[in-house]
Amino acid sequence: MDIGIGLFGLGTVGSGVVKILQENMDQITKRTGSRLTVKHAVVHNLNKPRHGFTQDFPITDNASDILDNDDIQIVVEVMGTLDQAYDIIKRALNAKKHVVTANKDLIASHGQELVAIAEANGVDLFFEAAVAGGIPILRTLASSFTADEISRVAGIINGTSNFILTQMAINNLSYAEALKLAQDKGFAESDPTNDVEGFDAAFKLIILSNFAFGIQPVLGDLTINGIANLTDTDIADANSFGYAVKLLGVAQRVGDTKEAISIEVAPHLVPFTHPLATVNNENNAVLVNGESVGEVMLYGPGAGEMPTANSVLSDLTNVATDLALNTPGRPFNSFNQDLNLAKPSQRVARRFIVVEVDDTPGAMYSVTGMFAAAKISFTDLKQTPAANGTARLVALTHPASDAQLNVIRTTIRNADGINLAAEYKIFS
Ligand SMILES: NC(=O)C1=CN([C@@H]2O[C@H](COP(=O)(O)OP(=O)(O)OC[C@H]3O[C@@H](n4cnc5c(N)ncnc54)[C@H](OP(=O)(O)O)[C@@H]3O)[C@@H](O)[C@H]2O)C=CC1
Ligand SMILES: N[C@@H](CC=O)C(=O)O
Repeated sequence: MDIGIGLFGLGTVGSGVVKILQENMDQITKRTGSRLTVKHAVVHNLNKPRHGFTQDFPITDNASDILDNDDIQIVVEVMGTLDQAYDIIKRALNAKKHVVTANKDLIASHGQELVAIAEANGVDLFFEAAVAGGIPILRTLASSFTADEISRVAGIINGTSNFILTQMAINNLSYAEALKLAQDKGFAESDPTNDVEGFDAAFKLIILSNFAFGIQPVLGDLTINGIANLTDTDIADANSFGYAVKLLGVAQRVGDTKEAISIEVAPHLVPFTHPLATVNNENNAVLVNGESVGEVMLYGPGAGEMPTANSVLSDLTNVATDLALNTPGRPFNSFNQDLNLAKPSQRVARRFIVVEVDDTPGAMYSVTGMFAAAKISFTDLKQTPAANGTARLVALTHPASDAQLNVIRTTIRNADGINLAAEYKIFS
């Protein structure tokens, strides 16, 4: 069978898709029984030079060249954007074209609606590349955990921020230098704010939560903190206690009967002995905890041209198989549950807390008193002199809830001469 592809976007991911299709054409045809060919591509800037593949298809800046083209059965959207991609995908689905996208912003924001449109039109909508780049996590969650109950899905799901943290730690690059390198290598989003402020990971965690728990959270249901406020001193202090600092997405069942779900993106302290601590550069890793299976970790490149393109190709070959078997239109994930969002009192973890306090006699005593009043106790404590007559108190705590932390935040905010400089959860 001949299957025509219309490609929106010929940047990092789009170029990789074309390269794999061209280089592995015979293998793909042999394995799927279908010949997948790019018939047309749409880009933003027609004058931009394109390298690395043979351009044997027309390129335009007119979406209708793909959407109104009867020779095209599958639309691949790898251009990013929210509103434009939404319009294009909606039009494509309503024109009964199958859609493959890598757009996590779009799927996290409008996935439910687009899935319904795809189902109504009897076409496929796949988006494996939207989460963790080259790691085949979504199809694994959808097909290999159907009989298990997942209690947690967690991990490093933003390649750019992990690359920045690694380069700062290992190669002593500045934050700005490391970010620039991540952009040059094609890992970062067109606006890297989403990468470093945790929103890219949040979009991915929304999709992961949907596949793991069947829920449909929105951005406002998540706690989101990125790496932009992390300081070298915080990282050095964490290291001195035996922890790496990693930006993690964590969605987990909590509460006495595991009835609620907590969804959070934030820098976490990860023990050096934990496998996540050794995940460096643009690599991602996703831990899945299931009641039956225990813990599974999927590790691999979370961003970049060829790994991400491979995930797009995995979706394309799945569409080809559906067409060959005449089974298109089944949703990528058909797990649906109501969302019961965790309360602050149910979100419990050990903490790494940094307090800066005027270095006067009795100051430390009053700080520890504040924590005692919130029933937060310490497992480790370190005091170092800081600038301008202040002292820096770094504490690791026993498990404490977000509700207890809220008490401390308020107490410290209302007190003179004391500042809560940093607070991160410790991952276990
Ligand atoms: N890079 C990565 O590692 C990963 C990216 N993704 C996702 O894949 C998608 C693409 O990312 P990436 O390849 O890095 O992005 P790039 O910025 O490298 O490429 C974007 C492409 O889309 C085209 N484009 C942008 N806006 C429009 C528009 N309005 N109309 C037509 N064409 C447009 C650009 O055209 P032109 O070339 O003319 O500028 C370019 O070819 C994003 O959704 C991203 O989140 C997902 C996983 C990993
Ligand atoms: N910008 C993203 C790209 C992949 O999704 C990242 O850095 O992880």
